[in-house]
Amino acid sequence: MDEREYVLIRGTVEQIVFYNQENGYAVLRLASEEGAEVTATGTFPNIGPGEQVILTGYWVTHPSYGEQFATEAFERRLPSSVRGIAEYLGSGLIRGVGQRLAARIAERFGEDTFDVLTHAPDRLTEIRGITEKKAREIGRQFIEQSEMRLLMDFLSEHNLPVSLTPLLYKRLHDSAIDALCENPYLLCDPYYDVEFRIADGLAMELGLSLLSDERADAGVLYTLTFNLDNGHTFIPMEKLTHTVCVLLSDEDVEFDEARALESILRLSERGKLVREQIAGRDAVYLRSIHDAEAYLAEMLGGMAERCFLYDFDVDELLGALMEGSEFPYSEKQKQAISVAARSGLVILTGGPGTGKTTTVRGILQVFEALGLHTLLAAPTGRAAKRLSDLTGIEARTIHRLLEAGFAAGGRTAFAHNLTNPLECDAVILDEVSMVDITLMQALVEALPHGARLVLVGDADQLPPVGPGNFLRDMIGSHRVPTIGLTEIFRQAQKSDIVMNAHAVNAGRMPVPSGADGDFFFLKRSEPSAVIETVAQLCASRLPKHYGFTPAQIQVLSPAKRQGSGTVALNRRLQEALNPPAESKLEKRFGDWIFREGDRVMQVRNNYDIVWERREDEEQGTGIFNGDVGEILQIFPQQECMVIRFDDRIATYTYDMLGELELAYAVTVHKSQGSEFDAVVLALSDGLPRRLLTRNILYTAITRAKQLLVIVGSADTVAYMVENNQKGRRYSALKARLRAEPTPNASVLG
Ligand SMILES: Nc1ncnc2c1ncn2[C@@H]1O[C@H](COP(=O)(O)OP(=O)(O)OP(=O)(O)O)[C@@H](O)[C@H]1O
Repeated sequence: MDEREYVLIRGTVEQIVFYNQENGYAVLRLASEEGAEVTATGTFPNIGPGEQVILTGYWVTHPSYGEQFATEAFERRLPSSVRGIAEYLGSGLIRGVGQRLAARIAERFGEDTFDVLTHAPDRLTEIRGITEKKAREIGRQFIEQSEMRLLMDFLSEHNLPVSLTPLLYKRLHDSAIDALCENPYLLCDPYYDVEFRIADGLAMELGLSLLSDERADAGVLYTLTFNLDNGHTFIPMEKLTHTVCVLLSDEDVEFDEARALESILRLSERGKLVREQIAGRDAVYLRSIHDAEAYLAEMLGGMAERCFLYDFDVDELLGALMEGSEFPYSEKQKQAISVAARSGLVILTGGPGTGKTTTVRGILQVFEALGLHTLLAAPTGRAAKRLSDLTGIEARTIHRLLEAGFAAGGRTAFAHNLTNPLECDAVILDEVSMVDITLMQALVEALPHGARLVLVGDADQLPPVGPGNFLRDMIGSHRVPTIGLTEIFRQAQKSDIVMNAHAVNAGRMPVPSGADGDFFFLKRSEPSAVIETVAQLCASRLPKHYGFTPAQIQVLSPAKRQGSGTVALNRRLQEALNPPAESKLEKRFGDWIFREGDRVMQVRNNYDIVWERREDEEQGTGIFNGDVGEILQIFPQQECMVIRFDDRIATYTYDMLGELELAYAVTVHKSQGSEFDAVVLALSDGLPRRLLTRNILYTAITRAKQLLVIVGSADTVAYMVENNQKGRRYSALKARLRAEPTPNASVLG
């Protein structure tokens, strides 16, 4: 039985002691109407000093902080006294309005201040120093804040994460609340990254029917969208109807397969889904994914068949170039260069040390001799940097090459596309194993007619995080000229990292090096022992014995939360490598503390973040998923921090911190496409089995350039070597490429 005594407190917010940007949780100091000072805790989205509140809750005694008021619900009113208004406006709510200016505004307009800000911001020019432009900007920001407040109140009233506010507001502006009431399932759009049950909870609170068509349609779309992250481009019909029924049924509602089928047909009719018999399946696709897959099959099938003829002896040209190389190319390498010179599309694949990069250099030389303007690209910033370093030619990420940005409504748009193609004759794309079909579609769309494409990658690396199995499907189709490099060159054979990577890939246990080798294995099994050893390695042993700086070392783990996962590792590594210090400011955000000097990673694509390069004063936008940086400075007053990503400097306001994670340790998945001088791989007991696979181990090993240390249990390593499960992906690119002519060619036009 609940014995709490609920009471009501009226008062004015005096101070925000603590505020969590992510979920709106706050600790407030309040002056109650009775004149008492009260500490209140609870969820108070966007609360500011000076606001008048009515709290409903109960008293608790906190072991260290004493008596506090735990708030369960609250109402608020904007302050009405001049002092309250000044405090509220000057609390950092509006950029460019500090405490002094706020006080002058409040004195001038008194209790009409908010009315003036909303309806007649031009009147602010009556205050000396405020220009017309500034007045309008203050008014605009105030209205935006007020609308966001309403939206936050709505979200918290319905127990939805208040962190959705900026995303919803960006897309829907002041119509967000109406739109949510009409269709709560709009939250299932991947842009909001919200679980279905959260949208469902809102629908129930709003009293909408659980058997509505909107709910059924949202359930189908959600299931297909959710499965893109499992790599599936489609779901077979029988599987989809079953999954949707499980998602939409509970003890009160039985959702049957006939309804699911009805919804699928309805959505197909509306053009949101495509149902197609393909690869021996009754496949259901999201429209955009279907179109990406079909487009790639058609375009790349065509490019693979395109031959370039020359009115001179191309073999002579190749021969002359190859003779000039520092060592004789192998037969396979020569073949790759020759095919690249003659074909519209070629795939170059192979494990570490098999000479891919050397071959790319050869291809570049040939393209140059043929007068082709060639662009180099890779899926991640680090992979692009590595390609630039190895070829001496600037390589860009696919996003930068295509000039990615946000279109209206927060969707990704590329400045280079079908109507505005890239200016080039050829593109060489590295680390293709990481590229999903939607990004690949964007790249192929931006190729000018007749351009050649060279795809380079290692098909045994982890498949992309997004949908499809592009590289494997392309190779497996046998429709694209593919050169598989298998010979490990002598230079590379000296490395135990390279040799063990190949051993693991072939299903053999890796063999640790002798004293002066590059591949070590420290046996520990308990997560705590693994984490402790990793911390020692990073903080002292590797710097002392090998001269690595902590910045050259990257810790990897297959998992985030379990065993020696990245969450526990990051906590310990932060403590060891960047402990609290008086000289270092820090900012708590959710469960994390971000401190000056910390290594952090951006964990979603953000095309809006502005960065600048100090050396050439170039400015640009976009920090992308997987970019790693260092916190240079935290500015508590301005509520922001400055972060350096390689040579780019960006400012993050506190509300963007949800896009960052500590990156002393990252998952193997996130490390794809990056290489590090030294890698420490944590493999304790207790990691989830589905993450203990051969290609995760292989991918992790191949991230290391000079040194790899596995800290873990022999059993875990053996299990990973044995477990060659690749996790099946539903994808029909291979089937489409094999079929001749390409199905749906007419659909694509
Ligand atoms: N034909 C060749 N003869 C002798 N050595 C070669 C030849 N081709 C490449 N190498 C050498 O083999 C090593 C690996 O080559 P390269 O870096 O091109 O391979 P890679 O497949 O790109 O490897 P990784 O993916 O590990 O970078 C290099 O030291 C390179 O100089």
